[in-house]
Amino acid sequence: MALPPKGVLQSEALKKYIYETSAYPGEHEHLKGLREATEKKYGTLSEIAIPVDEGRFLSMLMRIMNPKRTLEIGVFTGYSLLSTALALPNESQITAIDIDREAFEVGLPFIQKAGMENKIKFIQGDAISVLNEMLNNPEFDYAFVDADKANYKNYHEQLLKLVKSGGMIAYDNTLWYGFVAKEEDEVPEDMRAVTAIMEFNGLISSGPRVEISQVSVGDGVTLCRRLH
Ligand SMILES: C[S@@+](CC[C@H](N)C(=O)[O-])C[C@H]1O[C@@H](n2cnc3c(N)ncnc32)[C@H](O)[C@@H]1O
Repeated sequence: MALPPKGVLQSEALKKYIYETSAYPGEHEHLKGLREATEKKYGTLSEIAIPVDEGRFLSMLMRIMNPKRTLEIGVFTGYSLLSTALALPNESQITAIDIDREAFEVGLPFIQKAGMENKIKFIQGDAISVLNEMLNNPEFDYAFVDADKANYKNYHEQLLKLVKSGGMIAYDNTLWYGFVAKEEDEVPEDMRAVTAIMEFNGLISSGPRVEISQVSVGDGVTLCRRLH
């Protein structure tokens, strides 16, 4: 599938400027290695990984929050996972779930070289089923969701039971290549997940359970803080 240019920034020149001035410089050597190995193996499909500027944002968020137990749903080769792991203290644990282990294996050597393997528990499986089995252990401080968009509303219900009150859930791709602001007939067939994303954005935009902030980084990240 040929993906359209990803991200909120519709100007390639501005994206290049941001990457070159504040995202690539200082990128951890093993994140860079993981990113390049992903591009080599997956070509343009590698763009499903979070972009470097978003990696820097998630890393900063982790440094501020300092969470002890975190969840990641949708790992692919692990760019977001390694960005998170590198920013967490040694005693922190990330439970990372993906239905596919093959892509994770591509990134694993870089996670190992970075000395982050001990912080990560990878679970291969369908995230809805895996989370269902965890519901009796609701002690996560933070969750990052970057898997099948049609299930975001279902993940939200599960995560409100798994993430502590005051904890944070971050949802990726909530501006879906900018298609959320396009007319229906401008959305290509393979980008129709926009409908699920728009429904989800509407669902979380009000109500007593979460406080949100739509962050215009990468392809759009919505931060949801659990209130009760
Ligand atoms: C956009 S990619 C994740 C990118 C990743 N966060 C990164 O930075 O490289 C989405 C991932 O979600 C996984 N996925 C899709 N549906 C899933 C499901 N129902 N349960 C678990 N993982 C799923 C896919 O296998 C894929 O690796």
